[in-house]
Amino acid sequence: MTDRTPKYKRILLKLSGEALMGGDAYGINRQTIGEIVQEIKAVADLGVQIGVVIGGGNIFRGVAPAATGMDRAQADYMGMLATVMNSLAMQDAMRVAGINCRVQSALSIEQVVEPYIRGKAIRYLEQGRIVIFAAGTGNPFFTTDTAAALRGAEIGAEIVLKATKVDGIYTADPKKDAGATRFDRISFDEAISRGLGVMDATAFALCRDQKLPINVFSIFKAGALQRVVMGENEGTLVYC
Ligand SMILES: Nc1ncnc2c1ncn2[C@@H]1O[C@H](COP(=O)(O)OP(=O)(O)OP(=O)(O)O)[C@@H](O)[C@H]1O
Ligand SMILES: O=c1ccn([C@@H]2O[C@H](COP(=O)(O)O)[C@@H](O)[C@H]2O)c(=O)[nH]1
Repeated sequence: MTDRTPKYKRILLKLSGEALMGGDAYGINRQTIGEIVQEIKAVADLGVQIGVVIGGGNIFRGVAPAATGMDRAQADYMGMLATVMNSLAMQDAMRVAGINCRVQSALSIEQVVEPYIRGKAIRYLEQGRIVIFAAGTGNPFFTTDTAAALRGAEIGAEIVLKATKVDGIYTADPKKDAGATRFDRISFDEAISRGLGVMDATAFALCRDQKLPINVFSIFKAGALQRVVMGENEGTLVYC
């Protein structure tokens, strides 16, 4: 009989905001978000506790061309608000799929989402609810990758799973360099020293310091999330 015991009991899933666009040029594609939710549901059904951080690149980034000339901190707050919109969209898609989900925000928007309270988030996870951490770290000049590392460490996740548009970490950006090759595994030190652009150095460094491994994989590859959670070789593992 096949062993269906997941390798990880608690994970932090970082979802690329841009992945929510599907084939669109901007925003949230309802069918795509529904498909992503089904991938998450398959893992939740295994009893895995799931914290989620969603990026905002499908709506706004503080460093995007659209923010040129803006005060950087102001633009970054707009980016954080974009992640709140994505989080609300994801919560609603989860509701449709019958998943019990809570959103907690690092910025106070009390009429819309509850504030981030670590103990409460952990309690929700223990109760089998998915918790979406919105508004990144709540601070400008950071990214949602760093928020994923931070929340992952705070909730005691065993791994950060970075679900993105590419199927792992390459020697160079595979969207720009057709000759780039993929790593099965790479150490934090090597990922940082090579300056690999798939994730920012702050996120890599925080995970390294907290001995929190990262697995980068494609959210568009059916079953990939579940394979990572089962401990199978999928995407790229970043290890200490
Ligand atoms: N060495 C590399 N290996 C893999 N991907 C890379 C590399 N360098 C740059 N990239 C790019 O990094 C992107 C992954 O980052 P992702 O889109 O998840 O970014 P993000 O800023 O976290 O997203 P968002 O803002 O949309 O949430 C890939 O789409 C890929 O093109
Ligand atoms: O802690 C954070 C997280 C995010 N931001 C801003 O939001 C956008 C979108 O996040 P991505 O990680 O790029 O998807 C980001 O460009 C920042 O402008 C932030 O300021 N602090």
